[in-house]
Amino acid sequence: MYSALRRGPASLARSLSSTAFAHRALRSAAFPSAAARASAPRAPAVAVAVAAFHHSTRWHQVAAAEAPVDNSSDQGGACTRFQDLATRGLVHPNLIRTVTQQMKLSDMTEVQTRTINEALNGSDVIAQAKTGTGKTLAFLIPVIQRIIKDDPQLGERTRGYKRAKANDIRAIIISPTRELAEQIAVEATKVTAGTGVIVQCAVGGTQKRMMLQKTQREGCHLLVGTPGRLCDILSDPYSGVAAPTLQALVMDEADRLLDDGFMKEIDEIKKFLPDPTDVDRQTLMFSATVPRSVVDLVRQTLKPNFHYAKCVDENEEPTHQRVPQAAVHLNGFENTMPALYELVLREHEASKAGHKKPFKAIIYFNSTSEVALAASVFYKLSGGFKRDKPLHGLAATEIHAKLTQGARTKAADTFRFAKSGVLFSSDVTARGMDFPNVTHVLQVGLPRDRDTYIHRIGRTGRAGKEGEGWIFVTPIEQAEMRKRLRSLPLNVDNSLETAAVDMTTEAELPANVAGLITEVVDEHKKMYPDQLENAYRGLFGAFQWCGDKRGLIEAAERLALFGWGMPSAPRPPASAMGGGRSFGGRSGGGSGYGSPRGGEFGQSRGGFGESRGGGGRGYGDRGSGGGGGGGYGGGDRGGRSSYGGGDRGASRGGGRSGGGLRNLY
Ligand SMILES: Nc1ncnc2c1ncn2[C@@H]1O[C@H](COP(=O)(O)OP(=O)(O)OP(=O)(O)O)[C@@H](O)[C@H]1O
Repeated sequence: MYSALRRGPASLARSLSSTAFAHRALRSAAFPSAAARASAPRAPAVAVAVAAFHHSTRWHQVAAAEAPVDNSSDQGGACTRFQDLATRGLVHPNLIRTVTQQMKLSDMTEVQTRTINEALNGSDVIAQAKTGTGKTLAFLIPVIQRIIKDDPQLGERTRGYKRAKANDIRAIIISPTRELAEQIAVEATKVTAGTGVIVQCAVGGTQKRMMLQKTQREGCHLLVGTPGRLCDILSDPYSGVAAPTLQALVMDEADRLLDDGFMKEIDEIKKFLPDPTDVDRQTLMFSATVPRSVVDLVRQTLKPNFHYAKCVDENEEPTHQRVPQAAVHLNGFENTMPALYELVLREHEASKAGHKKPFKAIIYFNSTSEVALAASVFYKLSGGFKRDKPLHGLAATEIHAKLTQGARTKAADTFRFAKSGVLFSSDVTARGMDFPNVTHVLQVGLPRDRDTYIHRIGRTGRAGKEGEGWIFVTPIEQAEMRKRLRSLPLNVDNSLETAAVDMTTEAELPANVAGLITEVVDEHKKMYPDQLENAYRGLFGAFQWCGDKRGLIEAAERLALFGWGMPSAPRPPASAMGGGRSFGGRSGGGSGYGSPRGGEFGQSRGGFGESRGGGGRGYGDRGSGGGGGGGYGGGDRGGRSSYGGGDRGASRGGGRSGGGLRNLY
């Protein structure tokens, strides 16, 4: 009969090999190549006797008072292949059969080796390992095994043997985002397919009633969810969902769950769980980024001998070496979309020509409204339903918190299953999402912190694959970038010609560069004014850190005028102006544009400048320039090889006059 913890002499004999080999194996790449796997000696390569292993790697309370120690390198006796877990009777064979035969995984990654063995022994675990190294399976296997160990009949897929109950949940996995919770629930359902363990998912934005009905009907052993919805369900006395004998609690992206945003909800959830002194509970915490402060925080709540598996060396880069990272210095915000377009076109063409893998990119912005605007513009740039643009066939999808949950899930699934495409995203997908074969991660503007950068980049180069990271920053962000992203392996890239163009002045440009810029600006002109205004405000929201408010407003105005072709820049939010009066006397005329370079702009652009009415006025004098702001697109702007000089106005008709922004679009 199957016995969860039996370790026969055979397994012990297998475990008596050289420690040195085990260490080498674990230090090698997280995902060994197929060739390396084939040629490597087999996993018996584990050292020290099993009993010694479990004692040697503990982080005792005494040590906990000191600096965190990477105590997990001693892997004597640890299994390094999934099959060994079943062979040694540590994990139910049905679980392992799914992993090895359905999911086709054989060797464990470093973080899996360094956590599964410990967690199966009942220890609390906190683990840090780079993105895309298989942390999900590292907590799913021990948690599911713990459920099965408690009720061995759940190891068999005998439906109806014992209906799971909604009010006796055995394990809970908490994730900071809905998409990640859904993804974990899908993975858990896949892994438990050969067993009787029932998985349910509880995320906000979906119908609570339907979820509860399903849970009542099918029961639940393992509940995956987001903090808010879990809190809601567990605190609701009428939900019928409870976990009085909870045995395991997992926090994926633990550092995020323990920051201010979620802390209250997590504490609230714990109130509805049994006291760990009454019911023995295992806690597992995983993330690619685990700051020291988090370890300090959780050591109070974890069992004293918790196991800390730090799979990222202090001196090592936190991102994968196989993911080169480029920084593009933009001339201004207005260069962002042309540069993105140029890069996407270049990479898409290269993959169409067979020089590169199918282009599949995520583009991160710092506000939802910027995501929405960029996605709409790209949709137009790819020709929409027409088939006449070079980007045709490259699906553009958007995902952010302002969409309904149904739309978010659909977007995530569309992108997941797409061979190529672009996902315009806010940080809802930055952590944990496992979209296969993402070749590029592009970040527009500085992420809010270094960890966010690391998690975003981690959407590519997963499971041993190659990828590329790009970040696009304007001059106003460069000093901050050096601080915020210090010591990350970023290399300046000057290959994008549209990035460096001064779009505020007339210039002779190569035809292709002028063409790209013109196309992008023209597509922005077709956007609804609300969309542009929202994106404009969103931009300021992401720059709370910026001390140079005047510089920021000037840069944003250039974006509105020269990047989006607006006749006048929208009003910045009050917060951007230090909460005070409008900056530069905007109140007077409403929509006169009053660019910081107004005079120059008005004269050099001829009809375009004149038609905007406000031209000719310097910065800070916008109020009086308002009345004439009506001639959007009216001018004849010259040939295509000179940006801003072509016949770009023609499509919009000549110079609608008078009135403010809303009248113009
Ligand atoms: N042992 C393994 N060998 C090969 N591939 C694996 C292995 N374990 C997991 N994977 C695959 O690696 C990919 C990344 O796994 P997972 O999403 O768990 O990474 P992660 O470490 O949680 O990443 P993140 O830090 O972004 O959350 C998945 O597609 C998964 O199927």
